[in-house]
Order: sequence, then C-alpha cells, then structure tokens
Amino acid sequence: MAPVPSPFPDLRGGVPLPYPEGVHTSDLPLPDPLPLPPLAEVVASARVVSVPMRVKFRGVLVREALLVRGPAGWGEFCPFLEYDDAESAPWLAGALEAAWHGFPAPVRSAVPVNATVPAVGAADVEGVLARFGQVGAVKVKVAERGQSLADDVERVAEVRRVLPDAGIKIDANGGWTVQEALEALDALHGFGLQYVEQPVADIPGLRAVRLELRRRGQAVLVAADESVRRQEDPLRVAREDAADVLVIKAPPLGGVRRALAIIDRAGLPAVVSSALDTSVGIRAGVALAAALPALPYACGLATVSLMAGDITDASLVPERGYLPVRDVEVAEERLEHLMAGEERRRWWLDRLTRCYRVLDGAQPR
Ligand SMILES: O=C(O)CCC(=O)C1=CC=C[C@@H](O)[C@@H]1C(=O)O
Ligand SMILES: [Mg+2]
Repeated sequence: MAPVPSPFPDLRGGVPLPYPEGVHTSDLPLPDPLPLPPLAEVVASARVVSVPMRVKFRGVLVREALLVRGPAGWGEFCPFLEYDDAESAPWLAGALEAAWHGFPAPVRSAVPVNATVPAVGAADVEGVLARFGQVGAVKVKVAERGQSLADDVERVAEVRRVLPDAGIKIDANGGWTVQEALEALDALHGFGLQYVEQPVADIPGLRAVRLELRRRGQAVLVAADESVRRQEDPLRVAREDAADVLVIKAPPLGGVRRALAIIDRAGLPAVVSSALDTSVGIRAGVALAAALPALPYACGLATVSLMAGDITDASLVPERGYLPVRDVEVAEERLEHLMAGEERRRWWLDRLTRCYRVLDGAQPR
C-alpha cells in the first residue's frame, strides 16, 4: 500500500503557520450554556463502563466512563478520576450536548489523526505503531517520570526509523523545567519535530521556552494542552503569547460548541485530541475537528486503538490515517460486557449528580 501523505507536508519540521502574530483573543463573550435536560432523565439513561487499556497510558490501565443517552444519541462523561467537581462539570456539559443537542455541521468528511506512542521502551514502539495502521503523523510521549532523556531520544528515533516520512510531535505533559525542555529539544532537534506539546507545566514557562526557541532559531513550535484544559481562563495562553498551537479536548471546555468558540477567540491553530474515551467520546472530538474552519495538524483522536474494548461493533479507529465523520452505534451486549461493578457505578452516578448541580447553578435565569 502507498504511504498516506501527511495532509500538510510543508509543516514537517514545525514551520510556523501563516497565522498573523498577535491577532487573537477577541472580546466576544462565550456563548451561553445549552439548556439542561431533567436530571432524572439523564440518570435513567446512564451506563457505566470500565474498559481495559492495551498499554498503560498516563498511569491508567483501566479507563472508566459514564455514558448517557438522549434524543440526539449517546454522550460520554469521563473526567479523569483526580478531577474535582468544578473541573469535571464542563465534561458533563459536553456529554449532554452530544446526547441532547447533537453537533454543529461538519465542514469536512474525514479527520486526519496521529498515532499515539505512550512512554514505552524503544523495542515496543513498532508494535504500538502497528495498532494504528498507516498514519501520516505520530505523537510520542516524553518526559515520563522515572525515565531519562536518553529513553525519549531512543523512542523518537525508533518512530522515525519505522515511519521515515511521518510528522512527529512530542508531548511532555508539563514534565520538564524550562532548562530541561530546551536541552531535550536540542537533543531531539535532528528528528524534525512539528511541535512540542506542554513541555513545561505553567504558562510563563511555556512562553519562556517559546521565546528561547525562537531566539535560537529552532523551528519547533510550542503547543499548549494542560494550560488550556486545566485553566479557569482557557484563553490566557493565547493572550500571553505562550503557545503557537492549542491542543483541545472538547469535554473539559464544555463541549463542541464552546470549544469552537474558544478556539475562534484564541485565534491560534488547534489540534483536537482525545480524552482517552470510548468511540462515543471520540465522536465528539471528531465533530469538533470536522467543524473547525482550519485543521492544519493530524488530531490525537486515534486512541481507541490503545484500548482493549469498546462499546460499538464499529469503533472509530483510523482508516489510512483518517477517522470518518460518522455517528457511532452503541451495542447493548458490549455495554453489558464492559459494565462496571456496582460500587463504581454508584460512584459515577454520585459524581454525575454533583456535576449536574454545578451546571444547574451556572444556567442563565
Ligand atoms: O493526543 C493524542 O495523540 C492522544 C491523546 C493524549 O495524548 C492524551 C489523552 C488523554 C490524556 C492526556 O494525558 C493525553 C495528553 O496529554 O494529550
Ligand atoms: Mg497532552
């Protein structure tokens, strides 16, 4: 089979996009939250699943999610376990949007996606990549606690060996200091990285890395993930010129419509990424990516390939580097098979109820 060409081959090596510098953050208010369906209806539709991972990812071996069903289809509520209710409530807004309101109209029929390589040893890279089939881009996890820069270099080198023409980005999940990030990017320079995602934990640090890379004439771009996802003000990173690219997960921003509005106001190129969800949650990410006016990079939405189960017979997994824009049919027998235990079910229903109250309190009256 012929290799899938990168949708934007000229971006290999991180050439900055033609987005005008400093043209961002309009003062337009974000749209009002969507009306909430009655809580009893939401709870009655809820199903809790527990899905094993094929490879450990961000310390997770089993991913839990609560699925809800409304008139528009299914929605997924799966904030990470350590998130508190205030941080988790927008995830519920996203699930309710999917199930009760549906998604905005797409402007494309398929979305380019990257393979995602967790912080595995170099010897395991080829096996992980094989799960994604042909892809034009790969995201590689780096800066894992307990590992060294040499481990990262070996992992990235192995990706480059297996896929000589792929765009490569790396994700440090804020694991480096500014100094460590600059050293690591020096060491990884020869691989032609598109961008480095969240090299350091905070916004001033991101800005410092970005400015120093420019001063040194290194073309790699800086992308923000946690600095958008876990901020009270998701626009701050753009306002402070701390990143070239935004990595956006729809659920923590309150769903597809609100994420679209935030990206529009930020005025920066966006990459849509998964929250390690089942195909139901991935469908929302695909809806966001499909509705964006510009989609210059492959999206991190192929993560169902890292999971050992799903709630549908037709998972949203890449076909020659793309996910199709289509709905997901949930299979009852798969829900049964992946059903979480009673204690976890109760835990998730309690969390759902508390988050619903947070959203209800924020509704325009
Ligand atoms: O972006 C991708 O390629 C896959 C998704 C991904 O990397 C993530 C999904 C869920 C949790 C995150 O820690 C992680 C990320 O940091 O982007
Ligand atoms: Mg990330």
